[in-house]
Amino acid sequence: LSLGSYQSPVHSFLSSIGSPYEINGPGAEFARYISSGSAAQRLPVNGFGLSQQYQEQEDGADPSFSNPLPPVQTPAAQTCSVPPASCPKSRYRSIDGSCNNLVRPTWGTPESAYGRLVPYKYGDGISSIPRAASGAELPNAREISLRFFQDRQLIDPIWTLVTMQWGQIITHDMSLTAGVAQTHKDLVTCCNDNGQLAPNAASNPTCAPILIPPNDPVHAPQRTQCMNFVRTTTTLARGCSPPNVPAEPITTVTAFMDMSLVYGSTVAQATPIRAFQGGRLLTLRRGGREWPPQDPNITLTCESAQSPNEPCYLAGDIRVNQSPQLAVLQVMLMREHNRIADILASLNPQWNDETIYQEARRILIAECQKINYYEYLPILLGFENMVKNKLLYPGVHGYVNDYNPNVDPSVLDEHATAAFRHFHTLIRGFLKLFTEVRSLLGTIRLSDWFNRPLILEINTAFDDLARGFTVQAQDYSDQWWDSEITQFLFKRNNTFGSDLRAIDIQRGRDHGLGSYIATRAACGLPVPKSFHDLLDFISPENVQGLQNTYQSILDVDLVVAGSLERNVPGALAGPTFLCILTEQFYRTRVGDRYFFENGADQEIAFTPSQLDSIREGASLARLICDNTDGVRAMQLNAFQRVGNSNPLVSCEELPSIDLTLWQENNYEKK
Ligand code: HEM
Ligand SMILES: [Ca+2]
Repeated sequence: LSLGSYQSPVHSFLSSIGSPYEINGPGAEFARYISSGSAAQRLPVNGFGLSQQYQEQEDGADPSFSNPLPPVQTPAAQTCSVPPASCPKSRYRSIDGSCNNLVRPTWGTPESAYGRLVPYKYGDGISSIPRAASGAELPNAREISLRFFQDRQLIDPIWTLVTMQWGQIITHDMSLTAGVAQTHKDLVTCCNDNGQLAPNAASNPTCAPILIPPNDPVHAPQRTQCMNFVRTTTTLARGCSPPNVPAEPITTVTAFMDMSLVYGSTVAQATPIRAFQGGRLLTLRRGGREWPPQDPNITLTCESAQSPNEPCYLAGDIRVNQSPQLAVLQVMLMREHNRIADILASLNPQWNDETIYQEARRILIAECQKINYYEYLPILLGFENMVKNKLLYPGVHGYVNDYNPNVDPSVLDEHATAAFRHFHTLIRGFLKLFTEVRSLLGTIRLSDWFNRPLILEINTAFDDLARGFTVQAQDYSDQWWDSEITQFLFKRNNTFGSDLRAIDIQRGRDHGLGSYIATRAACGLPVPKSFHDLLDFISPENVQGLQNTYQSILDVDLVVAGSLERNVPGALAGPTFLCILTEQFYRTRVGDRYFFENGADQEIAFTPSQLDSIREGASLARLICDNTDGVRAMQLNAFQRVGNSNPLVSCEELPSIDLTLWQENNYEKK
């Protein structure tokens, strides 16, 4: 399959989401226009930068579009990542993603700016926290969290908790805010452990502590003043963008779906976790099992550990220890690399360490890309939506040559800081452990086990947790958030902890995200002019709540209103977030020269039979089976709860990749 031309997904995205909605606001005319078949091709969406950069290639684009939006002021293209001197031709991805794009070798590399759909919205136009249109402060982030994102336990009727957990894996593959600890204590104290403002909080430009409102039922009685919040490092702070253009927040991992969380995003991270023998990643053997090497910085990284001898893992991503089930998946991915490496080594005794490492890495990345695009993302984005927007190709054999060097694979700030964080709603606060016959063995509380992977190595907990997240349902994608993350996040030895929803809201402002309505405009969705117009996607109670919270419709945060939209049928997000997610995963796919289905460059491509074997054999169920001891049965689709259409089967019955296709003699025959 060769794709000569393509279009930005947002074009057809709009036609795919237009129909399920009863549009009743003043945007109705516009909405009908955008949802009506071929008219969608003529959408005025090229004003916001989405299709703009692809335009040269666009087939049959109508040059007479009318564009109701002002042109984007593209921020300075400077980043802090340094272009390599040259790009040697390579069969393998570089560790830092450089030279994936041969013309723009820093695209997708660590230490570069997040991408953007909507222009920056800062208080001073350059970097300060935005204010309301009136000039007043925006409503307090914690107050918004308390008002809209309370704890109600409504569970997902179809999808298991590993759906949530795999999402965090993808997140960690794609972005990490610079200068923010994310899982452990920040190095900068804007608000101390006792919840009191640091003396220099107001004068320190990296501080934006979240203040506790007087009516906070949890924190006010404790006399807590604030929650720590350290601003993301920007191009401006690093001195690599001019002082008169908007500061661009920096991300520090490769944007590509390249399992950088397993291998590292820099050579400095990749080296200490390699065994340099047999192509393997370094492991420590305990209890007859292989575990990741020990992080030498245990007191910082695993701050809840009660002894320096407790396990604290070192992997490609610093967030590896953050929660038990995240660590379970990280360990499985590490073991999977080594499992593949061992098989390749026995098939190809002539290969050296480097070749085995790179070939195993390439296969693991392909497996995960297959799981992501064909098993996982359809749950969130909707299968039809993905097909329509060319994010996946059902039933395809052979190559999909859709690589487009004009597409920037950077992770959009609207994606990382707003849309994908919406899925924090899927988190469950209590994790269940199950025996092989799927009887409940126990339950652990998330906040007791943040940053303390010790739990994985107690008796059979690793396997029990792995069964647990394939039996337990994930939380439903709605506005209700588990209090383990809104009251007890990283509580350490304190009574209460931080609030992830308040942090998400504050982070959106820290990054100067465009407003909710500006983002809707960018997506070509109807642009609300009053609170009443929000009723097209948001319930009357929530619209009323927004009106009570914000002075003006212009002030409404993307992070907040995006999460209050009703889900698009068949997907787990509302129209605005779905637009962002669809655009992101389109870019992540077609902007990756090494995407597993790409066959344009034979030096890089899998052979057609290898590719088909990956398509048939890679699944999350298989990954779990192959990298646990005691899990002997798994449902075909591990993301879905067991049922008639998704029975539990013995691991041997699950399809697997035929690695003999990588025996060099076979291999050269193609
Ligand atoms: C136990 C589960 C999880 C916990 C405790 C957690 C916690 C966190 C924390 C503390 C941050 C950094 C907040 C900040 O300072 O701005 C973060 C960022 C983020 N989270 Fe989660 N998270 C979890 C699961 C997930 C899931 C399931 C998803 C999506 C499917 C997700 C998506 C994101 C994204 C996109 C970011 C921003 C990444 C970046 O660009 O730095 N998280 N999360
Ligand atoms: Ca990556």
